Amino acid sequence: MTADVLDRSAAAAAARLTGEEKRAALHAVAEAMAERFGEIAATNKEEFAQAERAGSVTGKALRRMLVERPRFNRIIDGVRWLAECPDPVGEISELRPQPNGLLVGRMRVPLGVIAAVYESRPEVTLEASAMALKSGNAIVLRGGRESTRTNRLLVRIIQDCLKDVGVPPGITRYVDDPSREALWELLSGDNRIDLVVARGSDAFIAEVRRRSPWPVVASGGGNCHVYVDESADLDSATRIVLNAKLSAPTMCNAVETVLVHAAHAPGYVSELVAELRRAEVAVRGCPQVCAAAPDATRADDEDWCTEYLGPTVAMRVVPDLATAVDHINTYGTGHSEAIVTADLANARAFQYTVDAAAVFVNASTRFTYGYEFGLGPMLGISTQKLHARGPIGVTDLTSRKFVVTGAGQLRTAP
Ligand SMILES: NC(=O)C1=CN([C@@H]2O[C@H](COP(=O)(O)OP(=O)(O)OC[C@H]3O[C@@H](n4cnc5c(N)ncnc54)[C@H](OP(=O)(O)O)[C@@H]3O)[C@@H](O)[C@H]2O)C=CC1
Ligand SMILES: N[C@@H](CCC(=O)OP(=O)(O)O)C(=O)O
Repeated sequence: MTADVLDRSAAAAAARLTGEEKRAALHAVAEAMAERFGEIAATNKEEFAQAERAGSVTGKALRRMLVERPRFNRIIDGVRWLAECPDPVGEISELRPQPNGLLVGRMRVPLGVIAAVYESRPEVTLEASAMALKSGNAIVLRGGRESTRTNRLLVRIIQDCLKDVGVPPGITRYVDDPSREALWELLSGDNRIDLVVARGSDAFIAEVRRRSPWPVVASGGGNCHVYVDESADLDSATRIVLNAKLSAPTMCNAVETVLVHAAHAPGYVSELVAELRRAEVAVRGCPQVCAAAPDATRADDEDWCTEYLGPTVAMRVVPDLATAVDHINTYGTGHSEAIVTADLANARAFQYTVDAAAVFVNASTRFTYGYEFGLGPMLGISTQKLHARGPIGVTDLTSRKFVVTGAGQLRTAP
Protein backbone atom coordinates (compact mmCIF):
# COMPACT_ATOMS: atom_id res chain seq x y z
CA MET A 1 0.00 0.00 0.00
CA THR A 2 2.55 2.51 1.14
CA ALA A 3 4.90 2.57 -1.82
CA ASP A 4 1.94 2.94 -4.13
CA VAL A 5 0.37 5.72 -2.12
CA LEU A 6 3.60 7.62 -1.86
CA ASP A 7 4.92 7.24 -5.35
CA ARG A 8 7.26 10.23 -5.57
CA SER A 9 6.64 10.49 -9.29
CA ALA A 10 3.19 11.84 -8.36
CA ALA A 11 4.89 14.82 -6.74
CA ALA A 12 6.92 15.45 -9.88
CA ALA A 13 3.78 15.16 -12.02
CA ALA A 14 1.89 17.62 -9.81
CA ALA A 15 4.77 20.09 -9.87
CA ARG A 16 4.84 20.02 -13.69
CA LEU A 17 1.17 20.97 -14.12
CA THR A 18 0.61 24.23 -15.95
CA GLY A 19 -1.64 26.96 -14.64
CA GLU A 20 -4.17 26.17 -17.37
CA GLU A 21 -4.21 22.44 -16.54
CA LYS A 22 -4.83 23.21 -12.88
CA ARG A 23 -7.56 25.68 -13.75
CA ALA A 24 -9.33 23.15 -15.98
CA ALA A 25 -9.00 20.39 -13.41
CA LEU A 26 -10.34 22.54 -10.57
CA HIS A 27 -13.35 23.69 -12.59
CA ALA A 28 -14.04 20.07 -13.56
CA VAL A 29 -13.89 19.04 -9.89
CA ALA A 30 -16.24 21.87 -8.87
CA GLU A 31 -18.78 20.95 -11.54
CA ALA A 32 -18.66 17.23 -10.73
CA MET A 33 -19.13 17.89 -7.01
CA ALA A 34 -22.16 20.05 -7.71
CA GLU A 35 -23.65 17.49 -10.12
CA ARG A 36 -23.05 14.49 -7.89
CA PHE A 37 -24.06 16.14 -4.62
CA GLY A 38 -27.06 13.82 -4.23
CA GLU A 39 -24.88 10.72 -4.36
CA ILE A 40 -22.30 12.22 -1.99
CA ALA A 41 -24.95 13.32 0.50
CA ALA A 42 -26.66 9.91 0.39
CA THR A 43 -23.41 8.05 1.12
CA ASN A 44 -22.61 10.50 3.86
CA LYS A 45 -26.07 10.16 5.38
CA GLU A 46 -25.68 6.39 5.60
CA GLU A 47 -22.27 6.71 7.21
CA PHE A 48 -23.55 9.36 9.59
CA ALA A 49 -26.40 7.11 10.71
CA GLN A 50 -23.95 4.25 11.19
CA ALA A 51 -21.61 6.42 13.30
CA GLU A 52 -24.59 7.65 15.31
CA ARG A 53 -25.80 4.11 15.98
CA ALA A 54 -22.33 2.90 16.88
CA GLY A 55 -21.73 5.94 19.09
CA SER A 56 -18.23 6.08 17.58
CA VAL A 57 -18.40 9.84 17.16
CA THR A 58 -19.80 11.86 20.02
CA GLY A 59 -22.33 14.67 19.76
CA LYS A 60 -20.03 17.60 19.16
CA ALA A 61 -17.91 15.89 16.50
CA LEU A 62 -20.87 14.18 14.84
CA ARG A 63 -22.23 17.30 13.16
CA ARG A 64 -18.87 18.02 11.52
CA MET A 65 -19.27 14.79 9.66
CA LEU A 66 -22.41 15.87 7.83
CA VAL A 67 -22.17 16.99 4.21
CA GLU A 68 -24.93 19.59 3.96
CA ARG A 69 -25.98 21.73 1.04
CA PRO A 70 -25.19 25.36 1.98
CA ARG A 71 -21.83 24.57 3.48
CA PHE A 72 -20.81 22.17 0.74
CA ASN A 73 -21.77 24.77 -1.87
CA ARG A 74 -19.43 27.18 -0.15
CA ILE A 75 -16.62 24.62 -0.40
CA ILE A 76 -17.41 24.12 -4.11
CA ASP A 77 -17.23 27.90 -4.58
CA GLY A 78 -13.87 27.71 -2.83
CA VAL A 79 -12.67 25.23 -5.46
CA ARG A 80 -13.79 27.65 -8.19
CA TRP A 81 -12.02 30.46 -6.34
CA LEU A 82 -8.84 28.38 -6.38
CA ALA A 83 -9.27 27.71 -10.10
CA GLU A 84 -9.24 31.44 -10.79
CA CYS A 85 -6.78 32.74 -8.20
CA PRO A 86 -3.20 33.47 -9.34
CA ASP A 87 -0.99 30.39 -9.52
CA PRO A 88 1.44 30.63 -6.62
CA VAL A 89 3.90 28.26 -8.26
CA GLY A 90 6.74 29.87 -10.19
CA GLU A 91 6.19 33.35 -8.78
CA ILE A 92 9.56 35.09 -8.44
CA SER A 93 10.05 37.80 -5.84
CA GLU A 94 12.79 39.74 -4.08
CA LEU A 95 14.97 39.96 -7.18
CA ARG A 96 18.26 41.53 -6.09
CA PRO A 97 21.02 42.29 -8.60
CA GLN A 98 24.38 41.86 -6.83
CA PRO A 99 27.45 44.07 -7.41
CA ASN A 100 29.06 41.24 -9.42
CA GLY A 101 26.07 41.07 -11.76
CA LEU A 102 24.44 37.95 -10.27
CA LEU A 103 20.68 38.23 -10.20
CA VAL A 104 19.39 36.63 -6.98
CA GLY A 105 15.67 36.03 -6.50
CA ARG A 106 13.24 33.68 -4.81
CA MET A 107 10.88 31.35 -6.64
CA ARG A 108 7.77 29.83 -5.11
CA VAL A 109 7.72 26.04 -5.50
CA PRO A 110 5.53 23.14 -4.34
CA LEU A 111 6.53 21.19 -1.24
CA GLY A 112 6.23 17.75 -2.88
CA VAL A 113 4.10 15.20 -1.04
CA ILE A 114 1.68 16.41 1.61
CA ALA A 115 -0.08 14.06 4.00
CA ALA A 116 -3.30 15.48 5.42
CA VAL A 117 -4.66 13.62 8.45
CA TYR A 118 -7.84 14.98 9.91
CA GLU A 119 -11.05 14.49 11.80
CA SER A 120 -14.29 13.03 10.42
CA ARG A 121 -15.09 16.04 8.25
CA PRO A 122 -15.42 15.06 4.58
CA GLU A 123 -15.37 18.62 3.31
CA VAL A 124 -11.66 18.70 4.25
CA THR A 125 -11.07 15.97 1.65
CA LEU A 126 -12.29 18.27 -1.10
CA GLU A 127 -10.60 21.43 0.16
CA ALA A 128 -7.28 19.74 0.81
CA SER A 129 -7.23 18.00 -2.58
CA ALA A 130 -8.08 21.21 -4.41
CA MET A 131 -5.45 23.20 -2.51
CA ALA A 132 -2.78 20.58 -3.18
CA LEU A 133 -3.63 20.60 -6.88
CA LYS A 134 -3.41 24.38 -7.13
CA SER A 135 -0.09 24.47 -5.27
CA GLY A 136 1.39 21.70 -7.46
CA ASN A 137 1.67 19.09 -4.70
CA ALA A 138 0.74 15.44 -4.51
CA ILE A 139 -1.49 14.69 -1.55
CA VAL A 140 -2.31 11.64 0.54
CA LEU A 141 -5.45 12.00 2.61
CA ARG A 142 -6.65 10.20 5.71
CA GLY A 143 -9.77 11.42 7.47
CA GLY A 144 -11.53 10.03 10.53
CA ARG A 145 -12.54 6.42 9.98
CA GLU A 146 -16.29 7.07 10.28
CA SER A 147 -16.19 9.10 7.04
CA THR A 148 -14.16 6.63 4.99
CA ARG A 149 -16.85 5.85 2.41
CA THR A 150 -17.72 9.49 1.81
CA ASN A 151 -14.04 10.39 1.55
CA ARG A 152 -13.33 7.56 -0.88
CA LEU A 153 -16.24 8.68 -3.06
CA LEU A 154 -15.00 12.28 -3.07
CA VAL A 155 -11.50 11.18 -4.03
CA ARG A 156 -12.85 8.90 -6.77
CA ILE A 157 -14.79 11.83 -8.23
CA ILE A 158 -11.69 14.02 -8.08
CA GLN A 159 -9.54 11.35 -9.72
CA ASP A 160 -12.11 10.88 -12.52
CA CYS A 161 -12.08 14.62 -13.18
CA LEU A 162 -8.28 14.68 -13.25
CA LYS A 163 -8.26 11.81 -15.75
CA ASP A 164 -10.85 13.58 -17.91
CA VAL A 165 -8.72 16.68 -18.26
CA GLY A 166 -5.46 14.78 -18.75
CA VAL A 167 -3.98 15.26 -15.28
CA PRO A 168 -2.43 12.15 -13.64
CA PRO A 169 -5.05 11.02 -11.09
CA GLY A 170 -2.37 9.58 -8.79
CA ILE A 171 -1.53 13.06 -7.51
CA THR A 172 -4.53 12.73 -5.15
CA ARG A 173 -4.72 9.57 -3.04
CA TYR A 174 -6.78 8.33 -0.14
CA VAL A 175 -5.53 5.84 2.43
CA ASP A 176 -8.17 3.18 1.92
CA ASP A 177 -7.35 1.18 5.02
CA PRO A 178 -9.03 3.05 7.89
CA SER A 179 -6.96 1.38 10.63
CA ARG A 180 -4.58 3.40 12.78
CA GLU A 181 -1.81 0.93 11.84
CA ALA A 182 -2.16 2.00 8.22
CA LEU A 183 -1.94 5.63 9.30
CA TRP A 184 1.23 5.05 11.30
CA GLU A 185 2.71 3.08 8.42
CA LEU A 186 1.97 5.96 6.07
CA LEU A 187 3.67 8.46 8.36
CA SER A 188 6.62 6.20 9.17
CA GLY A 189 10.18 6.84 8.08
CA ASP A 190 9.80 4.27 5.29
CA ASN A 191 8.14 6.93 3.17
CA ARG A 192 9.21 10.41 2.24
CA ILE A 193 6.67 13.06 3.11
CA ASP A 194 7.45 16.74 2.82
CA LEU A 195 4.73 17.98 5.16
CA VAL A 196 2.20 16.34 7.44
CA VAL A 197 -0.80 18.49 8.33
CA ALA A 198 -2.53 17.05 11.40
CA ARG A 199 -5.96 18.40 12.38
CA GLY A 200 -7.53 17.29 15.61
CA SER A 201 -7.17 16.90 19.34
CA ASP A 202 -3.96 17.35 21.29
CA ALA A 203 -3.75 13.59 21.94
CA PHE A 204 -3.93 12.89 18.21
CA ILE A 205 -1.36 15.52 17.31
CA ALA A 206 1.02 14.27 20.01
CA GLU A 207 0.73 10.75 18.62
CA VAL A 208 1.35 11.96 15.05
CA ARG A 209 4.45 13.83 16.21
CA ARG A 210 5.69 10.73 18.03
CA ARG A 211 5.14 8.47 15.05
CA SER A 212 6.25 10.70 12.20
CA PRO A 213 9.80 11.75 11.46
CA TRP A 214 8.44 14.27 8.94
CA PRO A 215 7.68 17.94 9.58
CA VAL A 216 4.24 18.25 11.15
CA VAL A 217 2.03 21.31 11.13
CA ALA A 218 -0.47 21.01 13.97
CA SER A 219 -4.00 22.31 13.51
CA GLY A 220 -4.89 21.84 17.12
CA GLY A 221 -7.61 22.69 19.56
CA GLY A 222 -8.78 26.22 20.21
CA ASN A 223 -9.02 27.26 23.84
CA CYS A 224 -9.99 30.78 22.75
CA HIS A 225 -10.63 33.83 24.96
CA VAL A 226 -12.45 37.14 24.79
CA TYR A 227 -11.17 39.82 27.20
CA VAL A 228 -13.58 42.64 28.06
CA ASP A 229 -11.32 45.57 28.89
CA GLU A 230 -12.03 48.42 31.33
CA SER A 231 -12.90 50.81 28.48
CA ALA A 232 -14.97 48.36 26.45
CA ASP A 233 -18.29 49.27 24.91
CA LEU A 234 -20.26 46.75 26.93
CA ASP A 235 -23.10 46.25 24.45
CA SER A 236 -20.57 45.42 21.78
CA ALA A 237 -18.69 43.15 24.22
CA THR A 238 -21.87 41.16 24.89
CA ARG A 239 -22.60 40.79 21.18
CA ILE A 240 -19.03 39.64 20.50
CA VAL A 241 -19.07 37.10 23.36
CA LEU A 242 -22.44 35.70 22.27
CA ASN A 243 -21.34 35.45 18.65
CA ALA A 244 -18.02 33.87 19.59
CA LYS A 245 -19.81 31.18 21.59
CA LEU A 246 -23.15 30.69 19.90
CA SER A 247 -22.53 31.01 16.16
CA ALA A 248 -20.79 27.59 16.16
CA PRO A 249 -20.05 26.26 19.66
CA THR A 250 -18.42 23.06 18.37
CA MET A 251 -15.81 24.76 16.23
CA CYS A 252 -12.22 25.33 17.19
CA ASN A 253 -12.52 29.14 16.90
CA ALA A 254 -15.41 29.40 19.41
CA VAL A 255 -14.71 31.25 22.67
CA GLU A 256 -14.20 29.05 25.72
CA THR A 257 -13.21 31.56 28.44
CA VAL A 258 -14.36 35.16 28.91
CA LEU A 259 -12.12 37.45 30.97
CA VAL A 260 -13.72 40.59 32.37
CA HIS A 261 -11.94 43.62 33.85
CA ALA A 262 -12.70 44.08 37.57
CA ALA A 263 -14.24 47.51 36.88
CA HIS A 264 -17.23 45.63 35.45
CA ALA A 265 -17.89 43.45 38.49
CA PRO A 266 -20.46 42.87 39.75
CA GLY A 267 -22.88 44.86 37.47
CA TYR A 268 -21.90 43.93 33.92
CA VAL A 269 -20.67 40.48 34.95
CA SER A 270 -24.13 39.57 36.22
CA GLU A 271 -25.74 40.96 33.03
CA LEU A 272 -23.38 39.00 30.80
CA VAL A 273 -23.98 35.80 32.73
CA ALA A 274 -27.74 36.40 32.45
CA GLU A 275 -27.46 36.86 28.66
CA LEU A 276 -25.46 33.66 28.36
CA ARG A 277 -27.91 31.76 30.55
CA ARG A 278 -30.81 33.03 28.40
CA ALA A 279 -28.98 31.51 25.45
CA GLU A 280 -28.68 28.25 27.41
CA VAL A 281 -24.95 28.57 27.90
CA ALA A 282 -23.68 27.27 31.25
CA VAL A 283 -21.18 29.55 32.98
CA ARG A 284 -18.30 28.27 35.10
CA GLY A 285 -17.02 31.25 37.04
CA CYS A 286 -14.25 32.36 39.40
CA PRO A 287 -15.39 33.36 42.94
CA GLN A 288 -16.05 36.98 41.86
CA VAL A 289 -18.22 35.84 38.94
CA CYS A 290 -20.15 33.46 41.20
CA ALA A 291 -20.68 36.24 43.73
CA ALA A 292 -22.09 38.51 41.00
CA ALA A 293 -24.18 35.83 39.32
CA PRO A 294 -25.55 33.02 41.48
CA ASP A 295 -26.42 30.85 38.49
CA ALA A 296 -22.77 30.56 37.51
CA THR A 297 -21.14 27.44 38.95
CA ARG A 298 -17.69 27.51 40.46
CA ALA A 299 -14.81 26.98 38.02
CA ASP A 300 -11.64 25.15 38.94
CA ASP A 301 -8.21 25.12 37.29
CA GLU A 302 -9.36 22.44 34.87
CA ASP A 303 -11.92 24.86 33.40
CA TRP A 304 -9.26 27.35 32.34
CA CYS A 305 -7.70 24.57 30.24
CA THR A 306 -10.94 23.18 28.83
CA GLU A 307 -12.10 23.45 25.24
CA TYR A 308 -15.80 22.77 25.90
CA LEU A 309 -16.75 22.72 22.21
CA GLY A 310 -20.32 23.13 23.40
CA PRO A 311 -22.72 25.39 25.32
CA THR A 312 -20.47 26.13 28.29
CA VAL A 313 -18.13 29.02 28.94
CA ALA A 314 -15.69 29.79 31.74
CA MET A 315 -15.51 33.33 33.12
CA ARG A 316 -12.92 35.07 35.25
CA VAL A 317 -12.67 38.60 36.62
CA VAL A 318 -9.15 40.02 36.20
CA PRO A 319 -7.63 43.15 37.76
CA ASP A 320 -5.93 44.43 34.62
CA LEU A 321 -4.88 43.85 31.04
CA ALA A 322 -1.55 42.29 32.06
CA THR A 323 -3.35 39.59 34.08
CA ALA A 324 -5.67 38.90 31.14
CA VAL A 325 -2.71 38.50 28.79
CA ASP A 326 -0.92 36.30 31.31
CA HIS A 327 -4.02 34.10 31.69
CA ILE A 328 -4.33 33.73 27.91
CA ASN A 329 -0.64 32.97 27.43
CA THR A 330 -0.81 30.38 30.24
CA TYR A 331 -3.98 28.52 29.25
CA GLY A 332 -4.53 29.37 25.57
CA THR A 333 -3.63 27.01 22.76
CA GLY A 334 -2.23 29.64 20.39
CA HIS A 335 -5.38 29.76 18.26
CA SER A 336 -7.62 32.87 18.39
CA GLU A 337 -7.83 35.57 21.08
CA ALA A 338 -9.84 38.79 21.29
CA ILE A 339 -9.96 42.01 23.28
CA VAL A 340 -12.94 44.36 23.41
CA THR A 341 -11.66 47.82 24.18
CA ALA A 342 -11.96 51.51 23.30
CA ASP A 343 -8.36 52.12 24.37
CA LEU A 344 -5.97 52.09 21.44
CA ALA A 345 -2.89 51.57 23.61
CA ASN A 346 -4.48 48.52 25.27
CA ALA A 347 -5.54 47.17 21.88
CA ARG A 348 -1.98 47.40 20.60
CA ALA A 349 -0.49 45.99 23.83
CA PHE A 350 -2.86 43.01 23.56
CA GLN A 351 -1.96 42.40 19.92
CA TYR A 352 1.78 42.60 20.64
CA THR A 353 1.86 40.43 23.73
CA VAL A 354 -0.75 37.73 23.20
CA ASP A 355 0.92 34.65 21.73
CA ALA A 356 -1.65 33.27 19.29
CA ALA A 357 -2.20 32.72 15.59
CA ALA A 358 -4.93 35.37 15.35
CA VAL A 359 -5.35 38.28 17.76
CA PHE A 360 -8.51 40.33 17.34
CA VAL A 361 -9.47 43.81 18.52
CA ASN A 362 -13.22 44.40 18.81
CA ALA A 363 -14.21 41.36 16.75
CA SER A 364 -15.29 37.78 17.29
CA THR A 365 -12.78 34.89 17.43
CA ARG A 366 -15.06 33.05 14.98
CA PHE A 367 -13.48 35.01 12.12
CA THR A 368 -10.40 32.79 12.10
CA TYR A 369 -11.18 31.00 8.86
CA GLY A 370 -9.59 31.08 5.41
CA TYR A 371 -12.60 32.59 3.67
CA GLU A 372 -13.06 35.26 6.34
CA PHE A 373 -9.38 36.27 6.00
CA GLY A 374 -9.53 36.47 2.19
CA LEU A 375 -7.32 33.40 1.77
CA GLY A 376 -9.98 31.18 0.22
CA PRO A 377 -10.03 27.52 1.30
CA MET A 378 -7.79 26.46 4.15
CA LEU A 379 -6.31 23.17 5.24
CA GLY A 380 -6.73 23.87 8.94
CA ILE A 381 -5.74 26.54 11.43
CA SER A 382 -2.15 26.07 12.47
CA THR A 383 -1.63 26.50 16.19
CA GLN A 384 2.14 26.49 15.85
CA LYS A 385 4.52 29.10 14.49
CA LEU A 386 6.29 27.10 11.75
CA HIS A 387 5.91 26.48 8.83
CA ALA A 388 2.48 28.15 8.78
CA ARG A 389 0.50 29.95 11.49
CA GLY A 390 -3.27 30.48 11.53
CA PRO A 391 -5.47 29.54 8.56
CA ILE A 392 -3.32 27.43 6.22
CA GLY A 393 -3.98 28.85 2.76
CA VAL A 394 -2.85 27.61 -0.62
CA THR A 395 0.39 29.62 -0.52
CA ASP A 396 1.31 27.90 2.74
CA LEU A 397 1.56 24.65 0.78
CA THR A 398 4.60 26.02 -1.01
CA SER A 399 8.18 26.91 -0.17
CA ARG A 400 10.58 29.31 -1.85
CA LYS A 401 13.90 28.48 -3.37
CA PHE A 402 16.61 30.89 -4.39
CA VAL A 403 17.07 31.23 -8.13
CA VAL A 404 20.34 32.77 -9.21
CA THR A 405 21.21 33.82 -12.74
CA GLY A 406 24.74 34.75 -13.73
CA ALA A 407 26.90 35.25 -16.80
CA GLY A 408 29.80 33.02 -15.90
CA GLN A 409 30.69 34.70 -12.59
CA LEU A 410 33.18 32.87 -10.33
CA ARG A 411 33.49 33.41 -6.61
CA THR A 412 36.79 34.88 -5.62
CA ALA A 413 36.06 36.27 -2.17
CA PRO A 414 37.13 33.94 0.71
N1 LIG B 1 -7.14 24.07 14.32
C1 LIG B 1 -7.92 23.47 13.44
O1 LIG B 1 -7.90 23.74 12.25
C2 LIG B 1 -8.86 22.41 13.88
C3 LIG B 1 -8.84 21.95 15.17
N2 LIG B 1 -9.67 20.93 15.57
C4 LIG B 1 -9.62 20.49 16.94
O2 LIG B 1 -9.72 19.09 17.00
C5 LIG B 1 -10.37 18.68 18.18
C6 LIG B 1 -11.58 17.85 17.99
O3 LIG B 1 -11.61 17.15 16.82
P1 LIG B 1 -12.00 15.62 16.82
O4 LIG B 1 -12.85 15.32 15.66
O5 LIG B 1 -12.54 15.25 18.14
O6 LIG B 1 -10.56 15.08 16.60
P2 LIG B 1 -9.83 13.75 17.02
O7 LIG B 1 -8.47 14.15 17.42
O8 LIG B 1 -10.63 12.91 17.93
O9 LIG B 1 -9.82 13.01 15.64
C7 LIG B 1 -9.00 13.39 14.56
C8 LIG B 1 -8.32 12.16 14.00
O10 LIG B 1 -7.49 11.66 15.00
C9 LIG B 1 -7.60 10.26 15.14
N3 LIG B 1 -7.38 10.07 16.59
C10 LIG B 1 -8.10 10.57 17.59
N4 LIG B 1 -7.49 10.34 18.78
C11 LIG B 1 -6.34 9.67 18.50
C12 LIG B 1 -5.30 9.15 19.28
N5 LIG B 1 -5.27 9.28 20.60
N6 LIG B 1 -4.28 8.53 18.65
C13 LIG B 1 -4.30 8.42 17.34
N7 LIG B 1 -5.26 8.88 16.54
C14 LIG B 1 -6.28 9.52 17.11
C15 LIG B 1 -8.94 9.92 14.59
O11 LIG B 1 -8.74 8.74 13.86
P3 LIG B 1 -9.64 7.45 13.93
O12 LIG B 1 -10.59 7.57 12.83
O13 LIG B 1 -8.65 6.35 13.77
O14 LIG B 1 -10.32 7.43 15.28
C16 LIG B 1 -9.22 11.07 13.62
O15 LIG B 1 -8.83 10.75 12.32
C17 LIG B 1 -10.77 19.93 18.87
O16 LIG B 1 -9.79 20.23 19.81
C18 LIG B 1 -10.81 20.96 17.74
O17 LIG B 1 -10.65 22.26 18.19
C19 LIG B 1 -10.52 20.34 14.68
C20 LIG B 1 -10.54 20.76 13.39
C21 LIG B 1 -9.77 21.84 12.89
N1 LIG C 1 -14.55 25.59 9.76
C1 LIG C 1 -14.44 26.54 10.82
C2 LIG C 1 -13.02 26.82 11.15
C3 LIG C 1 -12.09 25.69 11.37
C4 LIG C 1 -12.63 24.29 11.48
O1 LIG C 1 -12.90 23.65 10.49
O2 LIG C 1 -12.79 23.89 12.70
P1 LIG C 1 -13.59 22.67 13.32
O3 LIG C 1 -15.02 22.93 13.11
O4 LIG C 1 -13.22 22.68 14.75
O5 LIG C 1 -13.21 21.43 12.56
C5 LIG C 1 -15.27 27.79 10.55
O6 LIG C 1 -16.14 27.77 9.70
O7 LIG C 1 -15.08 28.78 11.24
